[in-house]
Amino acid sequence: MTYRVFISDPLSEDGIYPLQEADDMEVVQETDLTNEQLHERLTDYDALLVRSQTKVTRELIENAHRLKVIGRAGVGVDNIDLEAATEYGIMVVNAPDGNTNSAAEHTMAMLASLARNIPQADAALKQNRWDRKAYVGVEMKGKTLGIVGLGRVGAEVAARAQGQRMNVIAYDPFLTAEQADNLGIRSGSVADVLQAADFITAHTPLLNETKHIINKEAFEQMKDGVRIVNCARGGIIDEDALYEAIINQKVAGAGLDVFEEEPVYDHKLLELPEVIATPHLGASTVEAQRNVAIDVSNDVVTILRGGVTQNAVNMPSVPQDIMNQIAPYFDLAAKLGTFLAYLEQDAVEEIHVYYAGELAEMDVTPLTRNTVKGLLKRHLGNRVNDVNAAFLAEKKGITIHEQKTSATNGFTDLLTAEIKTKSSIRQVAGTLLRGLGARIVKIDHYSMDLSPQGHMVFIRHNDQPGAIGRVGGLLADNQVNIATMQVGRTEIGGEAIMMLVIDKPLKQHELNQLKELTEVHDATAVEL
Ligand SMILES: NC(=O)C1=CN([C@@H]2O[C@H](COP(=O)(O)OP(=O)(O)OC[C@H]3O[C@@H](n4cnc5c(N)ncnc54)[C@H](O)[C@@H]3O)[C@@H](O)[C@H]2O)C=CC1
Ligand SMILES: O=C(O)CCC(=O)C(=O)O
Repeated sequence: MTYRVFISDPLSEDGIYPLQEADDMEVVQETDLTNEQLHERLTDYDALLVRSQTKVTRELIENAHRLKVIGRAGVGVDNIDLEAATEYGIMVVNAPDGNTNSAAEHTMAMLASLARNIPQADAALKQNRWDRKAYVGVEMKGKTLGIVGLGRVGAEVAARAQGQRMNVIAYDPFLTAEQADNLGIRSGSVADVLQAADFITAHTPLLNETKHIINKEAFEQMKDGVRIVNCARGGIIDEDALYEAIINQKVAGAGLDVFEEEPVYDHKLLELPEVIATPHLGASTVEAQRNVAIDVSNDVVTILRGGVTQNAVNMPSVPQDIMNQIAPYFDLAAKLGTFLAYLEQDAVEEIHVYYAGELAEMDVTPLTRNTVKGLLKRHLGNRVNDVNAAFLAEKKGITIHEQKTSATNGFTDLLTAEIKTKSSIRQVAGTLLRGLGARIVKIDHYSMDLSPQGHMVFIRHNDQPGAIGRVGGLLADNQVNIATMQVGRTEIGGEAIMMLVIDKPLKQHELNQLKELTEVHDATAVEL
């Protein structure tokens, strides 16, 4: 099988070699396409690789019927409609680590340039102005750097600022006092950071909560003469409020690599001498571009070949060692979900997946997702996959519950899937038996021992002499061979079940005949 990969932004030639060297990948790179051209091209590709220029819109995604993965060579995925990608089952991967150093170094360059007016002095000198008085700067040593967002880049900036003998105070919702102590920095609220800092730098993603986090009210809390840097995302700083704060001399300088709308031309901030700016160059180094292209190319190859990656943005990621441990249960989990979809005709309102034994010690999120995928697959077919299973379940009003229990029923591990509808609760449990592989060991409250595969018939009937024979006879009359049969009952003469594995799928009229037998309450054909 050959996978087709389209690259629509300039990516490091060196970095895409994992794709170019792979025998099963056909790579096409065309940049600067119009939206219409990109729409046309993408109908026939399995993967799309972008930097930040290409806007991967819902419309683009809806038309790209073959697309399975979108790779972003960089961190921010705000140029990709994640909701649409998830809805259409397209995995989005980014390269979160490859450009961290470059972004941190760019931030430090901005801070130093702001402190010493280097771009302004350089420009003046090139206009034959030897002006030493106009460009007196400030030292960074002993000043306080306030960092909003102490993730990968923020933390690297903190370490470098300490090298400049700066004091660092940071706010990040995940930063504990203990972590701050270990890093030798102070942690505080956003207000603490704004009030204490001589220099402020933002390193958050652009989210609802971070949009305009540095706004008019924020500027009012800052020290007079503060210098501010944004090498993260345009929109974190309210540009109008920054303009006013510079005009009012509250802010002595701003270093901007990113803007609310990019690219920028004739922006009012760029007319101010206090502002220094670069055209989104934070990640523009040979090293960063090579790193992110390699990372994202490797991930795209892995995903197209059916593997897993840590860098999926629209799917929870699970460490590789845990993934290896739970991998044998993947198929079983999906089969249990599908089995339940056959068992119950009413709309499912809740699905519960219970884990017992050694499984209960692990991160089983992917197994729960696979169970939900199996449940939905019967009715949604290939539209459902690992990426969109939870999303589609939510759309259908199904709530997903994952629980760990100690009830192994004597098995090393037990995986139980249960669905609730308005009128009933149905349950099926499975395990992996050494040497035998996956087994279904319980259906509702009946014990079983069944390999979850092939053509099956699940029958609920009266426990009475002749019932089994009549079912067998009817199938024989229709030339349907029974491979295995298991029966279970709660009490002698009460309700009982038969689970048959047959050699070919049951036709509808054969199923109807089974249902018409007086001893049979209900019969369901199951295809796993
Ligand atoms: N200019 C450029 O070329 C580059 C820009 N970036 C951008 O820099 C930013 C940071 O990147 P990374 O450090 O890799 O991301 P990251 O995900 O490692 O760190 C982001 C941090 O922001 C924190 N955060 C979220 N909401 C917050 C809030 N309301 N207040 C304070 N902190 C909050 C998160 O907890 C997280 O620790 C991203 O926006 C990324 O897109 C990254 C690389 C290059
Ligand atoms: O691809 C680029 O140059 C932009 C990098 C960036 O902004 C990011 O990784 O978030």
